[in-house]
Amino acid sequence: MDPIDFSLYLVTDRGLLPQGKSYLESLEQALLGGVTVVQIREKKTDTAEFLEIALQSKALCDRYKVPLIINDRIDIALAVNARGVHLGQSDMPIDVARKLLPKGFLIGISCNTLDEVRRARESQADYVGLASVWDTQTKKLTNVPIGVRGLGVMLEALDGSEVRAVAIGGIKSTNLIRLMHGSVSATNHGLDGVAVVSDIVASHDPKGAAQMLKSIFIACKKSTLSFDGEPRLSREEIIDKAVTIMDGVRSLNPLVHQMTNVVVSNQSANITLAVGASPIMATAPEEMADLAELSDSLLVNIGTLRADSMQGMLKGGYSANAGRKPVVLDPVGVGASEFRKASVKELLDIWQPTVIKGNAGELAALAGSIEVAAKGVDSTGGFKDPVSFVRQLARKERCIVALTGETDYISDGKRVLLLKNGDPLLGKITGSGCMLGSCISSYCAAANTLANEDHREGKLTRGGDFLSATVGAVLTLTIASEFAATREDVHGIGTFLPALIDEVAALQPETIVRLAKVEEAADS
Ligand SMILES: Cc1ncc(COP(=O)(O)OP(=O)(O)O)c(N)n1
Ligand SMILES: Cc1nc(C(=O)O)sc1CCOP(=O)(O)O
Repeated sequence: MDPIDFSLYLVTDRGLLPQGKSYLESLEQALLGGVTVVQIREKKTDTAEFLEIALQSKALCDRYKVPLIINDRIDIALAVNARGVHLGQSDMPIDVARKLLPKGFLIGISCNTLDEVRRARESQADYVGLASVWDTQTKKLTNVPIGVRGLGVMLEALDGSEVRAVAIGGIKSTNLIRLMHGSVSATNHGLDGVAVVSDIVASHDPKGAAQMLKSIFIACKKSTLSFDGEPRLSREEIIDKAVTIMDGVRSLNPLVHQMTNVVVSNQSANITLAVGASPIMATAPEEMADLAELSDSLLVNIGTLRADSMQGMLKGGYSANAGRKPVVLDPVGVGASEFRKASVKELLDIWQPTVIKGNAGELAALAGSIEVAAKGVDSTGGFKDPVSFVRQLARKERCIVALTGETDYISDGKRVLLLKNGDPLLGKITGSGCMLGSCISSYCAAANTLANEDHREGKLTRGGDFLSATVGAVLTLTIASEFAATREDVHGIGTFLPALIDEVAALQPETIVRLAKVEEAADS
């Protein structure tokens, strides 16, 4: 029997059909839109009616050569000669079902935890439905949503097995790119498919909805599973690219949406102006969708986080992802409280960052490492092996990671660059890290706008060179700090800050090329 293509797995729900659309009409349109598997899910229907619907669905799916799976009911699956059955954790155990079903009959099982995935693997399930990724209106959930980052761990548990995996729960065309990026395991294990109910069934245009989901899935499947897609630039080429992006910021004047903390708001807005971008500091959830359209990048800085800021941050990142704008996360003081830790976890379960920047204490807390302690927002030490740490974190979070300190380490998960510019005064003023977040967001905005869109339809952004953008932003702030610190009118931290802002604005690309202290760590 042919292997199943799980790419776009439709799970039906007649209760969600829009007024005036019949079940079979909706199903046929979804099939025309490219659905690759169909599961009939009837929770409140008696046996006779379920059988009738299953027979009609089977005839239609046969016409489109799409396999049919029946939810929960082995008897109905057998009666209509379906390709398989989908079982829940409290349905019939797989080994018992296997004995009742003919050879080659497919058995899928829902899994909400890592243990359930391991048991599904031991029981030789054919596939797992990893559920639920996000909250959903379609069904009352009895388990906590897994979140995008939780999926990677579950997928890793399937490494080396034949068990296929689809994700389900809250998946829509607007969050599918994020799902595909964020769910890939550290071992590069990605999803085989996505199972969707409402985004197709509740649509007036199920064909268009299915086409949209399928094209995103296929594009992402090609682009998310590799760290090797980009050409490898030399150290000199990265610096050249960084200054091209610096020029780009000045000529394009990108709009940089910033949700930052109350301590640094003013200096962050000013440093954004100094690099040549325009800041917009806005936090209300109500305006996030509009701002994602209008602005060229987003900075989320959790410095003075409040419960009521979270809604804006969740919606802001989600809207920026949907609009393919870069998102920079500055997890300020994340290790200081359980509230901050849980909030950053929640943000990263909803949206994909393009860059994460932080000091050693912040990045250790974000990665769940106890190697580096922190005092409030400051680190009280460093990593034994910062190069490996930053590379691993970038691989795990699938984004650029910038670890700041005396030496700044920047990685895309493959290579690690060490940047050694900067005056010690930079570490003495408050908010220099936050200002760097603004600079990185500005440079990423320009890099995204400058990027060639060819073959980029599966990317969360237009595919800009965010490694070079981050390098450029760090060099701009640190080299400017060296000029500011030696000025005659600078006598301490009070006079250093305005001088720094002036020096950033005055810095020339050729000065960066001349003074940049950039090295590359050996490949692991
Ligand atoms: C592909 C897929 N994954 C998970 C589920 C959920 O199944 P289950 O846990 O049996 O819950 P109900 O569907 O019965 O509510 C699914 N149906 N399909
Ligand atoms: C059928 C189902 N099972 C889930 C689980 O968590 O087990 S979530 C779900 C429905 C998913 O619907 P939508 O795509 O509309 O969010």
